[in-house]
Amino acid sequence: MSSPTTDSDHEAVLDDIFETLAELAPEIRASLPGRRTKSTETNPSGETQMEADAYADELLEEALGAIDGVGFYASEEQAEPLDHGEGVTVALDPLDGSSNLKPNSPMGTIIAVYEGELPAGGDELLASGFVLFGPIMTMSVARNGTLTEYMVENGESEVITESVQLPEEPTVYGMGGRAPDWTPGFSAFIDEVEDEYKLRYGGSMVADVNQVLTYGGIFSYPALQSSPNGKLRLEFEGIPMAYIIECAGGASSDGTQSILDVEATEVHQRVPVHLGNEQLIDRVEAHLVDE
Ligand SMILES: O=P(O)(O)OC[C@H]1O[C@](O)(COP(=O)(O)O)[C@@H](O)[C@@H]1O
Ligand SMILES: [Mg+2]
Ligand SMILES: [Mg+2]
Repeated sequence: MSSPTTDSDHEAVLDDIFETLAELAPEIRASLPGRRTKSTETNPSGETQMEADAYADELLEEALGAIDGVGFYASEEQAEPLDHGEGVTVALDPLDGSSNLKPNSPMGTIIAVYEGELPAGGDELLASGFVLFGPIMTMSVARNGTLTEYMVENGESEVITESVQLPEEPTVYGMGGRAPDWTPGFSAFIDEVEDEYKLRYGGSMVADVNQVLTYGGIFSYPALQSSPNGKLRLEFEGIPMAYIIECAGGASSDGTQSILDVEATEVHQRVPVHLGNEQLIDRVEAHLVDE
């Protein structure tokens, strides 16, 4: 697992960042009911923004940008990182799974903290985490090789599980994209695993990956014939969630290598994503090797 060692200055600003995120989580969740409509804007990836995406982005930029030691605020909703002085770069998916707003299904917020400016690879990642707006509100934080899960119902962080580890035995699988658009290798992999595990796919990466963290298995948003780099964004979804899974004893892949080793060349670069138990990542890579 490649990521820089953090020093005491980094530890202090990381504490501030995750405390701020925990405090803000209830406000983000409370902002959802009145913002379930599509805005007239599209994000830098060309996707229609929900009102809630834009509002969560505003709240997060204001709160995180004000932290001493945060130099840039970047998000999937902002064309370019926004300058907030000197320090680390916070990179966010303010609302992940926003298409789940309408059907009132789980969604969340993803954060990555990079040492330097974007584009940044996994070797510059200091920490990452996500907030999950489910039946209860949780925040999972990956720092110094360890994943910790907190309850953040009242804006306080109360540890639920220290050193979260993927179960040895996989149970669930979930994958994005449409079957006719999958590559032959990925289709062959799905043909295999559908006989072995339970399908769990809910359309929000945060919620679907948390299923894998809880029950063991694999989450994929693969390379598609129509989109060879898949759908998910390297800086805001791929790298932070890959670090989280690898801290929990799992593995990540873009189809050939750990997502933490993918070269970052653009702020909004997309990446194929496979996350989960090591033996399943090995199997999906074996099916994709000739593609
Ligand atoms: O609707 P699809 O094609 O299954 O895509 C679902 C994927 O897209 C996403 O919703 C993209 O994230 P955003 O909602 O932040 O744009 C992921 O959370 C999820 O894994
Ligand atoms: Mg997302
Ligand atoms: Mg989003």
